[in-house]
Amino acid sequence: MNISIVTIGKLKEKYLKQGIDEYLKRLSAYAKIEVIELPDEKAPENLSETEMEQVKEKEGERILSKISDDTHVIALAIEGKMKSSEQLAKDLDQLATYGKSKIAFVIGGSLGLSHTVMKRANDKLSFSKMTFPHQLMRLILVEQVYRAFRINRGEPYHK
Ligand SMILES: C[S@@+](CC[C@H](N)C(=O)[O-])C[C@H]1O[C@@H](n2cnc3c(N)ncnc32)[C@H](O)[C@@H]1O
Repeated sequence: MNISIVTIGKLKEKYLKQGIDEYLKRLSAYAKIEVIELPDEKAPENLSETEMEQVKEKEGERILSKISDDTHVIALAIEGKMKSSEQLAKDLDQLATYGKSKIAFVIGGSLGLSHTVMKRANDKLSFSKMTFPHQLMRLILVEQVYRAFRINRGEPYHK
């Protein structure tokens, strides 16, 4: 399985980078995984609704330019569907069974994901109703994807 994590905005915090690198290393035993980090648009506090949409659309174009037509896209969004770790594991297993070998998880920038990206997404995944910063979201995501592979292999994992 080829998994890409397409994100807007730089990973700056060293403590998060260390955690993410650790899970990416562990995950490499189960799948080919790459992180595509794309630049964010400047988004000052005083933007109008229209300007905020424009920022998201520009970032969205960058995201979609990195995703091929045959990729199954899972957009991370607060308003998406909440799942258990076991359900995510099952979903990834089923995608593999149905020959979907390319999966892209997409994490938005400070304003979230554009309508265009949300329309392209095959699934919308929520990790809770709370808002996480995109850098922390990346760490949580790689841990959950790692957990999913461990579950699917029947390998021991802390509950
Ligand atoms: C700082 S958040 C953006 C917040 C923005 N106001 C919104 O409503 O999307 C940055 C990105 O992290 C991801 N994210 C943050 N919290 C999330 C959650 N609870 N579930 C799923 N994704 C989340 C989303 O991809 C979001 O676009």
